[in-house]
Amino acid sequence: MSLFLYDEHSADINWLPKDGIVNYHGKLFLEEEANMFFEKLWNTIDWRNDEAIIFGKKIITKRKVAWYGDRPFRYTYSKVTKEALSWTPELLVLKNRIEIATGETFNSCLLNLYHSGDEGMAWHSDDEIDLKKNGAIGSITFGAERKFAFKHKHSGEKVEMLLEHGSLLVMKDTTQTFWLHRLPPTKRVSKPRINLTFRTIENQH
Ligand SMILES: O=C(O)CCC(=O)C(=O)O
Ligand SMILES: [Fe+2]
Repeated sequence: MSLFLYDEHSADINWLPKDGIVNYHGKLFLEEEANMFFEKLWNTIDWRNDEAIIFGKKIITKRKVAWYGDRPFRYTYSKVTKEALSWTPELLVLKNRIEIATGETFNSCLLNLYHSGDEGMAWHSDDEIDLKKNGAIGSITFGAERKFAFKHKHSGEKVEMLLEHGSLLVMKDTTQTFWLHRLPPTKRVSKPRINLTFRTIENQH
């Protein structure tokens, strides 16, 4: 009799046809555990309205954000600079879990709270100057399952996938150099979703 450990192998599949690596580990957390994390993060994270400067005008998005890390790293996001708060116990547990699952290390985390499918995130790359070049980004989803998409910057090739409750997605290698990604808004989802992207900031004290 052969024993198939399908999940372990599926994490090795590269979802991009070229110029980067995206691995989907599927559900890393059991349903109950994922529900607990959603609840805890909803209640304990210092959620703030995201301020962005778009066409020179300051706007406030409905989506909420938070920024945590090993040190008060500054992070410029949509032209607004924030200082990282220190880890909460749950964030440290999550960081540890994905460091084991990926073999990578992370020193910071950007969190996004989408109240419903009305809220999403437009095409972008996570290629800010202070992020480690070609470093891995570990993305955990809790709550509503949403579609996630990649688009190649030159060829326009597209890749779409579903991010499940309690799942882990890893973007690494040259993904941010050659690909954009987005969380499309959708009328089909009314439930909230929390996303955590664990990152590595370099060259800051
Ligand atoms: O919510 C997501 O799945 C993606 C968030 C994202 O791309 C980001 O925070 O840079
Ligand atoms: Fe991103």
